[in-house]
Amino acid sequence: MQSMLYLNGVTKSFDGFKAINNLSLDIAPGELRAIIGPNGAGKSTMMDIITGKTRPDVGEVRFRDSIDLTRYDEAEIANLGIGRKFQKPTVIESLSLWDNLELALAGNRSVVKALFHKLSGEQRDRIAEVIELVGLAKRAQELAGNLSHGQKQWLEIGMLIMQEPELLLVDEPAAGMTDQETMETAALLKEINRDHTIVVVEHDMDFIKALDSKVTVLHEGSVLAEGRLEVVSANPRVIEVYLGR
Ligand SMILES: Nc1ncnc2c1ncn2[C@@H]1O[C@H](COP(=O)(O)OP(=O)(O)OP(=O)(O)O)[C@@H](O)[C@H]1O
Repeated sequence: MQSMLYLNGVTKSFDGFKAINNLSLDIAPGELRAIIGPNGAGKSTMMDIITGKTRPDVGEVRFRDSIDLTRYDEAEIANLGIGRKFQKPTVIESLSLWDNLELALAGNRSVVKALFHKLSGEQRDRIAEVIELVGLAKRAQELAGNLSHGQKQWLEIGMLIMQEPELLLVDEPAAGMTDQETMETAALLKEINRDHTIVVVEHDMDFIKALDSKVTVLHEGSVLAEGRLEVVSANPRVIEVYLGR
């Protein structure tokens, strides 16, 4: 496999306004890629196109080289192995952390059925492993409602990992987090990156720095610059877009 995710010449207009404008992007298998860009750069629209929520007007969107994502709907794309974490956590607060992960394992089965279904040893080990990974093992039996905002985000990332997606799309994970939580989230994503390709959109530059990965700067729906953060942040065009108006 050459590319985990490949976008080529993608354009999407809303009422004549090009939110995405001839966008090309190539994410290698195993990569951790950070996407930054000012408000309105097209980051959310790009994620929506990858996950099938929005259809591009033109352009190629490919997963694992050969899968044309524009032919599938949102649910099918999730089943193909692309998981998306939205900004707002959707954990069930009245259930324990463990039960939230158990539900995520069950996928679309009903809550009642899923929670009364007897887990295999393997499934139990998997939940234990994921809850450890997201740093919440000690709180497994507590209600998710007791978690801080940051901890809920980590649980949610864990719930996504339960589905074993090959490609993980993460939308502004550090929003609303404390500085400490932000750094821990960067460390968590780096850990998860050992087994998963990750594309993360974020505004927080301390977070991006901590990720220590290749950065793509979006502006007006296309790629303005790409490379190491030290390099793109010294690029005069990037500086102008962030500071020059
Ligand atoms: N459904 C829509 N209808 C009309 N315009 C839209 C729609 N979705 C996005 N846009 C416009 O497209 C542009 C790109 O928006 P998008 O939300 O993708 O940017 P963004 O980079 O995610 O911004 P932010 O950092 O503020 O989340 C914006 O000007 C936005 O107003």
